[in-house]
Amino acid sequence: MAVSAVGIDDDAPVITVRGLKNSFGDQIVHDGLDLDVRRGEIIGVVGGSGTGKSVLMRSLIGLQKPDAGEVLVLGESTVDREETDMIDLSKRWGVLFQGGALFSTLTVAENVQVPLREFYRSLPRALMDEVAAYKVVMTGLPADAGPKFPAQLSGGMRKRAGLARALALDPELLFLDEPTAGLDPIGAAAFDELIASLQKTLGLTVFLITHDLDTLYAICDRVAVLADKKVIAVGTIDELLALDHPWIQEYFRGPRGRAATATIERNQHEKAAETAGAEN
Ligand SMILES: Nc1ncnc2c1ncn2[C@@H]1O[C@H](COP(=O)(O)OP(=O)(O)OP(=O)(O)O)[C@@H](O)[C@H]1O
Repeated sequence: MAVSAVGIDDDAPVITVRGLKNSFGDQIVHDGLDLDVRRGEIIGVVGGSGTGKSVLMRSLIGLQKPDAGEVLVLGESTVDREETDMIDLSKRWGVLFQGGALFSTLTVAENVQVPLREFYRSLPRALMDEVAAYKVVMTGLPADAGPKFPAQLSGGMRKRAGLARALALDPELLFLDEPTAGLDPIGAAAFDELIASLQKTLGLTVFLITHDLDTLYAICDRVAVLADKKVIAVGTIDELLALDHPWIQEYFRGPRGRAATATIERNQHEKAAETAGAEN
């Protein structure tokens, strides 16, 4: 077990879930769900529609009160906590909800400043503007996107603006719910690259819900599979492919899985050819 200079256990999972149970009336969504997320990884969360991926994310960040179970995020429980008691903890994560959910009456810069205004009300205006401008550029938006309204942006730019807002407080942990949904394949690949590069430069841990096989192959270190009200498997794609579960086999080896593998292999060949060309 590694202990850092400040006495924090570097190997301790950033997220630990044990025995999570969630239900809505008679519908049991999770029952005995366990999961560990490691520091610095991008973990992809997959599962059929309605298997409870978003409910899991909401449970982790304290927005969904579970019927039972333990959830530790960054070493602290997020179960049964009052919102006011979670302020310091929730500043340490950023969230991009499904659909992005920007405020349509606020400019991009004002949207990015929402968390700053919420948690650091007394911050001088000039500093807020500076932070927003920095986050806008950091997510690959043109500098002149700041004064624009969401309706004036493309879908891909709106996602980037949502990401800029999620990064406003320099979080350690990023929760992304289907970030590439609705983007064309080129826009989705560019967004994947952005997440991967931000993860590296900022040392983020990323919890990423997706249906996008290309995203899983391109940027996820491990994948957690939700089915039967639990995480039925977690591992690298190769490790998952070795399992005999019908949903996993169909998902990764079905037509879309094969197409994703073919795209990745094609990209790898193209990159290798480019590198060889540059060396000659
Ligand atoms: N607030 C709620 N009230 C009642 N039922 C809910 C609520 N939130 C989620 N559910 C139900 O819980 C189940 C899991 O929902 P969830 O949104 O987590 O699924 P998901 O795996 O993210 O699906 P998708 O891939 O389609 O986004 C669904 O059947 C959904 O209808």
